[in-house]
Amino acid sequence: MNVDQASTTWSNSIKRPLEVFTISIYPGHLSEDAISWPVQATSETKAECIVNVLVEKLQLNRSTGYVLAEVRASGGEEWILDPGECPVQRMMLWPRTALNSSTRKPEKGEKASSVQPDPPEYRFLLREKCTDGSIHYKHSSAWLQEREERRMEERGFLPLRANDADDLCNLPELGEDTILVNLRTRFMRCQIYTYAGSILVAINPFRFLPIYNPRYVQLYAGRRLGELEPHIFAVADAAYHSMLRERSHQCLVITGESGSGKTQSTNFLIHHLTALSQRGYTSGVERTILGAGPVLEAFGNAKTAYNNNSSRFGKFIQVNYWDNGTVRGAVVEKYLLEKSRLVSQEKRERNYHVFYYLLAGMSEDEKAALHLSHPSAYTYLTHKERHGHPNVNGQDTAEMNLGAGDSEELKHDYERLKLAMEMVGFLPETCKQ
Ligand SMILES: Nc1ncnc2c1ncn2[C@@H]1O[C@H](COP(=O)(O)OP(=O)(O)OP(=O)(O)O)[C@@H](O)[C@H]1O
Repeated sequence: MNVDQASTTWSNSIKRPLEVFTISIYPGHLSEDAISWPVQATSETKAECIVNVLVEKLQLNRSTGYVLAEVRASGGEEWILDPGECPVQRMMLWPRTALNSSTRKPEKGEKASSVQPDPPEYRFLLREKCTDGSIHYKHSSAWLQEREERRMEERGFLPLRANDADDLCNLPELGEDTILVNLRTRFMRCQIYTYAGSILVAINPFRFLPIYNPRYVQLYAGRRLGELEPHIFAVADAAYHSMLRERSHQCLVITGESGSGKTQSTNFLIHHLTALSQRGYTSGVERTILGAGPVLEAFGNAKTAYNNNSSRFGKFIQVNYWDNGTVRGAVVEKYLLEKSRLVSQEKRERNYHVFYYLLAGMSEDEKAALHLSHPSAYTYLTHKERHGHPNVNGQDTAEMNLGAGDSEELKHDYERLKLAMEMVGFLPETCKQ
């Protein structure tokens, strides 16, 4: 069987009816009765349909326009969905844990309002559209409160906090001790960003902070660096406006040790850079960059001792703009892939994700169609010790250095990869299901 035959058999053998998901939608202040409402949808149900169902369910004013907003990872940045977009397709790009918590069905006899008392990090919101087409945001955040407190301090209404300079250059004494104490004090108050002149120091919080949503995009738009609390959006904004003002290229360098948050910071920067010119709406460019992420990750990321999803290559991302400041496109160049990982990995580390997607994520039918064999047949994945002896854990999943629950996650990640490949045009429509 040649490759074409194999891929046809593969796509034919995996066609199945569309799966029905229950998505929880958070109506916020639009409904006082429920924190979230479950809505059934397939991968082809459009955002417009879901909005109509909710307007009906919540008996909302039909003369007002409504839209769905998607809140994504680490910080709650929001993207407004076009009416024709399919929320389930976007949801499939979420991590598996987020998917489980957002699609849980209410138990028998359980009220919709009692499902998910705490909104998860990834979710869909129902938003009201104002008559001028802008979106009505209404939520308070602890971080804004923090800013208010700071203003009060500056005006002398509250005592000044010791060891707190939002720019390290303003520390009365500059030394390793004072810098670390200052960064730690701020970090303990969830202020993960601190300036050192025009450099931004970011400390990975390893948890959700609600400081990346559109309120913050708006808050930092057009403000001078240092005018507000340090933030990655402020740096992106300064670069964007310098580009427009000076008509010259701008460059942002992100550096840090493995697991420090470089990839995450890059995503926030791109989010802000595209949001500035797209006014918060999902754009083709944002969708393509978003779709390219899982594909690049599959082939260039691996589990290491420091980071379960470590990028083992360098990335140069170029965002191009038209003269009027709207995004024209983006180019991603990759370099310095850690090639040695293909043939040998340290203990408790893995080869590139894509191999595990194929062997642990694919169904038996798909594996048979692609002539994939048992993991033990692949020396580069079986994590033999340097001298060729099998690792102490023995067979099967341990052979591939997989832990409990990893197989489920890999199945999800494999589906996510297929969807992302389709989004960026690598996969024919027939391989979708
Ligand atoms: N600002 C943030 N808010 C919340 N969580 C974050 C933030 N930055 C990073 N993280 C968490 O830290 C993890 C590691 O971050 P990331 O993958 O960006 O590190 P990295 O520096 O790119 O690592 P590597 O060099 O190994 O690729 C992420 O999966 C995410 O969970």
